[in-house]
Amino acid sequence: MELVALCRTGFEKELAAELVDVTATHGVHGYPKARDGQGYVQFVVDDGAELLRCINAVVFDELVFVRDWFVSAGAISGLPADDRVSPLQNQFKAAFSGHIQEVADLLFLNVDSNEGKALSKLTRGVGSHLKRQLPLAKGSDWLGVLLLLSGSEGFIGVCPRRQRPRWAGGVARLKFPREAPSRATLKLEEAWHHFIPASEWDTRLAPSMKAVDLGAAPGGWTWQLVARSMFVDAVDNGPMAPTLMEGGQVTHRQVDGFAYHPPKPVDWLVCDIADKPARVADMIASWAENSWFREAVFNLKLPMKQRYKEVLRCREQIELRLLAAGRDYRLRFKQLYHDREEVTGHLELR
Ligand SMILES: C[S@@+](CC[C@H](N)C(=O)[O-])C[C@H]1O[C@@H](n2cnc3c(N)ncnc32)[C@H](O)[C@@H]1O
Repeated sequence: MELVALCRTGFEKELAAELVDVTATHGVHGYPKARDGQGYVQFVVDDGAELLRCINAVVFDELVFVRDWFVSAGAISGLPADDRVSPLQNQFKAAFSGHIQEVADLLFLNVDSNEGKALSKLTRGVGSHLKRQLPLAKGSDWLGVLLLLSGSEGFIGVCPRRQRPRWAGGVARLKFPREAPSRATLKLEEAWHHFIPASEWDTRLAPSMKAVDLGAAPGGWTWQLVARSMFVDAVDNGPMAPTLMEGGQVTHRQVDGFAYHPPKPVDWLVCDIADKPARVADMIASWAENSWFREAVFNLKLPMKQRYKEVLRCREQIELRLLAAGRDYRLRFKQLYHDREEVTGHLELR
């Protein structure tokens, strides 16, 4: 059996390294099959039952490079154009009938590439036929998953229902707000969706909260904070969008973001400065040690090489400082759909 995981294309090595680490912490050992640019990684394991246990035990929200995932018996090739359904159905039965009696539904995924997207219509067509052949039961804890790689190759698999990303394939479907000064605005909105449960937005992203936005110009992230009726210190030497300044909720501070600290603690720190990840992590740790924020969202621009290791290094750098300071916290990282060569961190102090 294998764990099939999707990622941003170009991040297959990082995803493979993460899968090796995460499965090992759950006592599952295997080997990754990853090809640059294919947008997914297969992690092959001998013991299928162990893998099904593992995909249930890992905390999906803690994963950094995994956009979506499922367990499969391997890619099927040579699907005949006149009956793609039967081989998929047969593999499903052979692979899973001993472990999983029913699935609640069949999900359709595609790789996030032009070829992958071009297959979505075919996937829906094949999937709607296949669904009728699967043992469906609304109350099942499992979902079936169909992912086609071409007209003649694809995966059929299963995924626990509670181990899903918010959006299928991790593709965040957010509408760009026309009034926002930059497309970067979607990164902060997606980060909130990912890190903060919808039921907690009203208390954790509440009106009149105080926020600092480091590297704020032209104001896409500040716009999100203002849209939640917060008061924002926007720190950047560059110009802020004039429309954003008109409402009176934003104070523009033209100083170095690494030297700035707030006169009084704030509710939110957000930071989109593109600098060395270790430098940003160091600054976040200093703010946290001083309790200058309650929650922070920050971007780490990843280097060209050793990107997975860099995330681990930055995590450790922050954690060691917080442990030394005796702080209770939750720290997570995610490569969001709107992130490119970067990951987004979220630190909540308790
Ligand atoms: C990616 S842009 C931020 C985009 C912004 N988040 C938005 O949504 O519109 C990075 C910004 O960081 C600023 N910057 C770079 N180094 C900085 C520093 N040391 N202090 C403050 N701002 C800095 C740049 O001037 C630039 O405006």
